[in-house]
Amino acid sequence: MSRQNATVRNLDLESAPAATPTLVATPAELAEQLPVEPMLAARIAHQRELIREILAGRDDRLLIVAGPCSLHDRASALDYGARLAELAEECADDAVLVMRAYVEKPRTTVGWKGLLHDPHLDGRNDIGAGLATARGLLIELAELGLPIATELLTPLAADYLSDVLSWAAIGARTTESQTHRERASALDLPVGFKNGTDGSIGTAIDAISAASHPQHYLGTDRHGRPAAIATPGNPDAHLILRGGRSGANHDVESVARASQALAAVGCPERLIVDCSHANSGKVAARQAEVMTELGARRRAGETAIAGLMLESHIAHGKQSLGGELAYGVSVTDECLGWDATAEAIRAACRR
Ligand SMILES: O=C[C@H](O)[C@H](O)COP(=O)(O)O
Ligand SMILES: C=C(OP(=O)(O)O)C(=O)O
Repeated sequence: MSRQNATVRNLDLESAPAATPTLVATPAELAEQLPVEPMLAARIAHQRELIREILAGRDDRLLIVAGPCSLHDRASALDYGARLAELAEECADDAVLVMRAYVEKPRTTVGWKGLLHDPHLDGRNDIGAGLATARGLLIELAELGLPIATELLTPLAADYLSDVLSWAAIGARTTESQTHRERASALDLPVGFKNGTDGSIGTAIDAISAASHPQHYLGTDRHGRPAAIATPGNPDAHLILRGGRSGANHDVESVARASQALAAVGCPERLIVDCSHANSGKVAARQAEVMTELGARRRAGETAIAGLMLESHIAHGKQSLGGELAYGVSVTDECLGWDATAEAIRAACRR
């Protein structure tokens, strides 16, 4: 029997398992249960504006996006937020600190996909509960006074979360996706696109161009109904350098090359450098060295660097899900502990 016939014979469509939908709240329903009150909404609008001013170079402070690789419990997230809010006040003349509050994780293959997908951390993937847990926690963090950042991994998740955010990232694994570019083009907040996992910046620059244009796409409205969405285009899409398979890209030449490539196609030439991921070889302590070096280079006049990102938690390191969890330790990538984080942030934003 030929290989093709064997494959056809094994395709028993009648008994193929079907995907099972479980209905969840619509974005409008969840926003009614967990509203962003008008005073908080006004502060978020102001924080978005501050970030835009930094990206455009009209505010010379350093943008710093710092926080856990992923949020996995309320107590340690709020503890981290309180510490970051205090540091933000201390550094306010030199930097705007934004909390990295990631509730969705892209995976290279499989793994825990974040609080929004699996809020009980037990593989049940109770997404209905996860949406409320994630939105509720982001609101609590925003109420501490911090601008909030997250990765928008599932385009639909943006409908549940975007009103709480001051900044969002599209990750290295999804920057090339048309769907993510379209979703970013609809958002009224600055969105950073990471370079690809292979290190290429071309896909991210294409993404920035696409997101800055008006788009039309098939989506859903606030009530979950299928809708044709027309977007205005996002003028605040920008680049995040995160290194790649061939190594880091935070060195002087890579930053200058990226900035020139952006300028050549009319995209914002100031960018953010992620001190983590392939820019630190995923070694948390190395992030502090990268951040301190980039702070010094900014002081020396490297104007392309608008912001820095750090993966940091209460305690240094990482742990696996499954057993009893240590407090404040990342359950995804290794993070820098709090004391080293505060020291690195102070060193980077010093004038
Ligand atoms: O930032 C986190 C990870 O690098 C990213 O989610 C990929 O993780 P994985 O390669 O462990 O799946
Ligand atoms: C997954 C992340 O980054 P990247 O897309 O650069 O791998 C992240 O910042 O959590």
